[in-house]
Amino acid sequence: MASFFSSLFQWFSGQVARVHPLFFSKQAEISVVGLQASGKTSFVNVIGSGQWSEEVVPTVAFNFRKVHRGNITLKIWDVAGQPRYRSIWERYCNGVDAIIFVVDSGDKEKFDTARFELHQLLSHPSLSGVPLLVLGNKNDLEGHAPVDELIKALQLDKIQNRPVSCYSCSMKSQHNLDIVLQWLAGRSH
Ligand SMILES: Nc1nc2c(ncn2[C@@H]2O[C@H](COP(=O)(O)OP(=O)(O)OP(=O)(O)O)[C@@H](O)[C@H]2O)c(=O)[nH]1
Ligand SMILES: [Mg+2]
Repeated sequence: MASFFSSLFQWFSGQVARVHPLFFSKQAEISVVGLQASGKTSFVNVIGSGQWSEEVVPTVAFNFRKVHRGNITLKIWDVAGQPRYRSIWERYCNGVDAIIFVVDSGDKEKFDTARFELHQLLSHPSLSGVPLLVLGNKNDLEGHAPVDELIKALQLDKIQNRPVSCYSCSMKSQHNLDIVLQWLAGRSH
């Protein structure tokens, strides 16, 4: 009898999934922050439409974009990184399922500023517990910092009370984009 109900349920689930794919859909709201020209908008363009371009206009304030990947909908706040916009990062990170902090791993002179801005952002009590993914972008560039160097430079080991991950990647070559998407899928609900 139990197996009859179990196969009935399986059949029913299959029908619902076929008729209404959105029935099983999940979503995650994420905020993408980091210094200017680190590759935040490129990241959103590449995961949103596979579109890579050398010519991206610097973001003014923010862009909002919905991206569908399989049965997951990502609601993405792509926030501007120029100094005058950094004070608004907190507002866009408040209440999201994950914060993505993008770093240009080829531009080591900016690591100190990136570390300062990241720790400043995470010090807001409103953001405590929000999972963090640091992306060392532009790993196609010669001499880029690998993950262990980035972890050290950004003092990621000092971040407490939240899950922290750090991946090296490239929007240009799309290297490691698959594990970034996997990480995001893990934050969806
Ligand atoms: N070589 C290389 N260049 C990249 C990569 N990702 C982005 N870029 C380039 O870096 C520049 C800045 O990229 P954006 O995506 O506009 O950077 P952003 O972080 O959105 O900048 P703001 O909006 O000003 O905060 C562009 O010229 C991109 O083509 C990458 O993986 N490799
Ligand atoms: Mg941008």
